[in-house]
Amino acid sequence: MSDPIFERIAIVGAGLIGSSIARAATAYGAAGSVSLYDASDDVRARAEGLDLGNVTATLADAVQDADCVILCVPVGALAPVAKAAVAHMKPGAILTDVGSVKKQAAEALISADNGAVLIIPGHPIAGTEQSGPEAGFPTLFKGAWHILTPQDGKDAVYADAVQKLTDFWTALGAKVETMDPARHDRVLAITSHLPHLIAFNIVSTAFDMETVEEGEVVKFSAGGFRDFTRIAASDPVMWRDVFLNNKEAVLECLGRFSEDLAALQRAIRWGDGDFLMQEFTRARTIRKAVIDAGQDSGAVNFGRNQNGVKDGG
Ligand SMILES: NC(=O)C1=CN([C@@H]2O[C@H](COP(=O)(O)OP(=O)(O)OC[C@H]3O[C@@H](n4cnc5c(N)ncnc54)[C@H](O)[C@@H]3O)[C@@H](O)[C@H]2O)C=CC1
Ligand SMILES: O=C(O)C(=O)Cc1ccc(O)cc1
Repeated sequence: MSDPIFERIAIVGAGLIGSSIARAATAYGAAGSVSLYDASDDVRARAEGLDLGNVTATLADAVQDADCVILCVPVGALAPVAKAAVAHMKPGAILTDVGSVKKQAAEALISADNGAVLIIPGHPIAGTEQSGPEAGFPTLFKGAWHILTPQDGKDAVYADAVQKLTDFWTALGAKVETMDPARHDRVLAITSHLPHLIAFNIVSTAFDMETVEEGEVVKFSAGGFRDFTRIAASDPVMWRDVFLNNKEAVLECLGRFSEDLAALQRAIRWGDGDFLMQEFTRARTIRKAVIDAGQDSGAVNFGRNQNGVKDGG
C-alpha cells in the first residue's frame, strides 16, 4: 500500500458520515491514524467499541496533532465546533467539513480562521437515512461526488492543501469537483433538500390520514409511499439545520415546485390527459438520464446498507 495522504486525521462527530470516513480512511490507507471526538458521551462509548480509531475524551486531544480535521457535525453546530477546533490545531493543518449546505458552512468555518490553519469546506454527496456510529461503512463514498468549495484568491500553500484533500477523498473512492458554495446550495436545494422536504411532508400527511382511515394507510403502503418513508426517516436535527441554513435556495425551488404542482392539479381537475402525458413522459427521460449519469456513482448507495441491500427490506 502507498503512503497515507495524511499522517494523522481527526474526525469531530462520530456519526454516520464521521464513522464512514474513519472506516474508509483506515481501510484504503488514506490516513496513518484516525482520532475521533463526539460531544455525546453515549456516542463516544459506542464508537470505542467499534474499532474506528482513537476515541478521545476531549476535542483538543483529537485535533491537536492532526494534519487534517474533518468536522462531521450538523450544520448548525459548525461555527462553535470550528472555533474550538482551530484553537487547538497545529499551524498548517487543514480544516474541512462535510455539511450538506455550503454557504453557511463556509462562513462558519471562515469565522473561526486564525490565519494559521487552511480552511477548505466540503460535502460528500453520499449518505443514507440512518445515523450514529454503527450506521457507517467504508464503501459509502465509492463512486460518489465529493464537492469542495475552496475560497477564491488563495496562495500556493492553499492550492497544495486543496490538492491533498482531493487526493484524500479520491483515495476513499470519491470523484472530486470544486464549486462555488452558492451554486452548490442552489443545485442541492433541488436535488436533495426539496426531495427530503417533500418526503417529510407526504409522510406527515399520511400520518394524519392514518387516524381517519383506521390504520389502512400503513397496512397497504405501496412502493412509492414506502420509498418516501425511508427518506423521511432521516435525522431530524440534521435536516432542521439544512433547511434553516439553505433558506433562500429552498424557498426559490419550493415556489417553482408549488406552481408546477398547481398545473398538475388543474390538469387532473379538467381532465387534461394530454398535459399529464406530456409531463410524465418528460419525467421518464430525466429518470433515464439520472440512472445513466449515476452508473458508477454513490447515488446507488442511497438507502442501501454496507451489503448493498435496500435498507428496511
Ligand atoms: N446523513 C447523510 O446522509 C449525510 C450527511 N451529511 C452531513 O454530515 C454531517 C453529519 O451528519 P451524520 O453523520 O448523518 O449525522 P449523525 O447524527 O449520524 O452524526 C452527527 C454526530 O455529531 C455529533 N455532534 C453534534 N454536535 C456536536 C458538537 N458540538 N461537537 C461534537 N460532536 C457533535 C452528534 O453527537 C452525532 O454523533 C451533517 O452536517 C450533514 O449535513 C453529508 C452527506 C450525507
Ligand atoms: O439517503 C438519501 O437518499 C440521501 O439523499 C443521502 C444524503 C443526504 C444528505 C446529503 O447531503 C447527501 C446525501
